[in-house]
Amino acid sequence: MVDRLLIKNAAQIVTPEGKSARHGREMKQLKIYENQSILIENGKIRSIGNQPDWEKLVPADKQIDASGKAVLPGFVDSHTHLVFGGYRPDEFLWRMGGMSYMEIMERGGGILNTMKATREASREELVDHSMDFLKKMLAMGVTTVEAKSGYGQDHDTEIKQMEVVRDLNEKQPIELVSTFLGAHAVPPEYKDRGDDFIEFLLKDVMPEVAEKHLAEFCDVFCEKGVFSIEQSRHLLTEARKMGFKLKIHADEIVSLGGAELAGELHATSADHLLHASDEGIRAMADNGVVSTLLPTTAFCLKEPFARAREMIDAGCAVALATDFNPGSGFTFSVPLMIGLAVIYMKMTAEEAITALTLNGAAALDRADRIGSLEPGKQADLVILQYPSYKFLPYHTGINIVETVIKKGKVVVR
Ligand SMILES: N=CN[C@@H](CCC(=O)O)C(=O)O
Ligand SMILES: [Zn+2]
Repeated sequence: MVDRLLIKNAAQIVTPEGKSARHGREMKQLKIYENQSILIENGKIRSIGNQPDWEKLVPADKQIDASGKAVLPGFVDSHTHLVFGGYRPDEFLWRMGGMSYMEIMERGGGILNTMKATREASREELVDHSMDFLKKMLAMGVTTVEAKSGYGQDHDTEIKQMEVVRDLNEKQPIELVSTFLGAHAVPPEYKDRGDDFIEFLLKDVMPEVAEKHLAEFCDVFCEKGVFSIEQSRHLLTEARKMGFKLKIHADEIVSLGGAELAGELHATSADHLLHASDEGIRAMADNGVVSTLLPTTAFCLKEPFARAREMIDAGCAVALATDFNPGSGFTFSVPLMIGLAVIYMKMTAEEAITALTLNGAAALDRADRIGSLEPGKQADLVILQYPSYKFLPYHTGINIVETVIKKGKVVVR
């Protein structure tokens, strides 16, 4: 039997178009339909338009009147550290008092603090903890979320984190995409032996992750004092041979050359990029690397924002994501992120929407399936309380998503 849903009379249906990332000036090109409807069949978009017989085809209780409202693709949060134990409120306040993120990390706080709490947490605790965040993300229109490991730094805890992601995928509507980030910090067991730690990950953890399909991507915190360019290149090169797609935490604190490395390796995405060099920007644009910008992290760290305008003008495909994590930015607020991108990063409203939908999907290698409203794509979409997408950046920090549909099912109303 065909399962149908009709979203009718939408004031606006707004979407980027295509099955791959939008680069440079293409980012601001949105297709806008006015006063039209979307017919959904078996979880996929069948058609967009106005056909008189659609209302007869779809039972009344499966019709949503969207008059006076705008419809957009579901948002894709392509960079989060969703699964972790414990909290770090003291460190937040130390930072506000002037201590830097790296100083806290060098004193054994930061990622290693969360590592201890994550090692101690039970699977059930991690599931409950993350489930609460996911419900709130869904209410803001997020229908796909990437989730990184990286708070275990030992075999069992890394596997536990990724198994939690797998379990969460079964328990709630948001699709989770798993990334292995074992190389997030050097754990105390390998103090001053970063190379040995990478060999441990390559030999004792990653083959099992690959074999059990626990993660689709491999990521690394490529940063001064964490993992060098050479270590990151080695890890990612070997990861690719095992079948992982590649991501990299690049040029977050200093300009180390992470964006250039992402270009060299044709990584799917390079993320953060607060200090990406001009050469790094060019390397990403030339090699089809999605430049994933995380404005709420820059905001929480009180660092200058990434150079979104220059990146887009240089032809990069920019995505926006929250980087939700317990340290550098405890927020998964999509409204705040859009506000920061448009107010401070010189992105237009249209570019911000593409960055959060189709380009977010491309950062997860899913642009052929999600990220836009087009026939054949999965029916992941949001209905706003207002008639235009322009209300998104205009409402600073306020959630204006009213209805969320995932795979053709209403999951928030
Ligand atoms: N920079 C590295 N990793 C995270 C922060 C992790 C943490 O502080 O717990 C990030 O992307 O910002
Ligand atoms: Zn991150």
